[in-house]
Amino acid sequence: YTLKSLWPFHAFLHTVLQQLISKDTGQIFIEPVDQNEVPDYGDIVKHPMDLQTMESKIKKFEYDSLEAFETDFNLMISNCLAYNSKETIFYKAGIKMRDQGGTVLRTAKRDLKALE
Ligand SMILES: CC(=O)c1c[nH]c2ccccc12
Repeated sequence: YTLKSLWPFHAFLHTVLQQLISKDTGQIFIEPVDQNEVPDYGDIVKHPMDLQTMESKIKKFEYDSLEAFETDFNLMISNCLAYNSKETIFYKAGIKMRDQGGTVLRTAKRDLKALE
C-alpha cells in the first residue's frame, strides 16, 4: 500500500497539512522550537506543537477527526502568540498563520462535509 491508499481520511489530513506548510513561508512552524536554543520556552509553553509533529501524528493515526487536527493547529498558534511579544516577527507570523491557516481549515471542513 502507499501512504495515501491506506486511509482516505488520512490522505485528506496529509493534504490539509501540506497546505498549512505552504503558508509557513518563514518556516517557523515547520519543526519543534529547540528548547536548547530557547531555554525559557518551556516555562511559558507547556504543550509545544509544530507542523512536523502534526505530520507524525497523522502517520500514527492519532487524529480521528478534523476537529482533533484543528485543536493541535490552534495550540501551535496560541503557543506562538503566548511566547513571542507582539512587536516580534514571530508574533506577526503567528497572526498570519492563524488567518491563512484558518481559511485552509474552513475550506477543508466544507469539503469534508460535502463528502458526507
Ligand atoms: C514558533 C515560535 O515561537 C518559534 C519558532 N522558532 C523560534 C525560536 C525562538 C523562539 C520562538 C520560536
